[in-house]
Amino acid sequence: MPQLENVTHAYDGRVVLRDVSVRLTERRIGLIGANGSGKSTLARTLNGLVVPDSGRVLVDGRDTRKHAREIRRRVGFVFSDATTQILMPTVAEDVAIGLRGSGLSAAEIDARVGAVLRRHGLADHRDHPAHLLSGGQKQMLALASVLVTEPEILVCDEPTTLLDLHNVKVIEQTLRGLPQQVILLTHHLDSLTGFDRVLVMDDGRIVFDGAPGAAVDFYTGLMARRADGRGEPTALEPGR
Ligand SMILES: Nc1ncnc2c1ncn2[C@@H]1O[C@H](COP(=O)(O)OP(=O)(O)OP(=O)(O)O)[C@@H](O)[C@H]1O
Repeated sequence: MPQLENVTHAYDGRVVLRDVSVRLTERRIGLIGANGSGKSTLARTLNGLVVPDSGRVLVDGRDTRKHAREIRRRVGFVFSDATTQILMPTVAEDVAIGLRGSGLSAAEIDARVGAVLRRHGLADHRDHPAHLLSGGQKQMLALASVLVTEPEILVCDEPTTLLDLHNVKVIEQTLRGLPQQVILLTHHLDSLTGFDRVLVMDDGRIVFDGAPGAAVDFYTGLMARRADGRGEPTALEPGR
């Protein structure tokens, strides 16, 4: 279970996370907010990609400052641009690279890779050049390459942003069916249907925390008020 305690972070003196404290206990958690509100930075603190300037991030009680390697094994991360995550020439090799150094034998790696490719509809593309896959298949490959390492928690930073509607649905369905805890950052608000909890971020703070419908209403209201130049809430509003 990830937990942020009084986390503040700045890039080049510009504060992008402001004293954020939250315990992420639910199985399906969404994180929404305007561009630049701090979602990706918060997400990156969860596996130690970003170490906060102050405060701490714990995953199952372990501080990301002190246990970075172990936490990276537990917390898988998927980005929006799958192309940047392709590291190897073929689909199977790309999935297998995550298991390098795992101590598994070549046969075990082969079996795990085969299983994950079958599960995610990529078995027929096993030996194909990864860069020739469609956008949707590349995103599925990125997901498979993380899932093969069997993380306990999956953080997905806008995994459907570059996809067409069909592939958005395919990725949504895949995420819904995973046994892992999923923390999903998205601008596709429909993707959050059925989620247990949705956080809304604004200017480095969590400004709403509640059920998906209420969170989406809050967020769309906030954006409408902003477009109108009307006042904005800055404090956490109770969502449940
Ligand atoms: N590595 C970095 N160096 C400097 N500034 C950064 C860095 N990463 C993010 N920022 C800045 O921090 C602010 C918050 O960015 P962040 O990516 O966390 O927001 P976000 O809510 O995920 O945005 P988006 O929806 O556009 O992805 C932005 O103004 C961004 O430009």
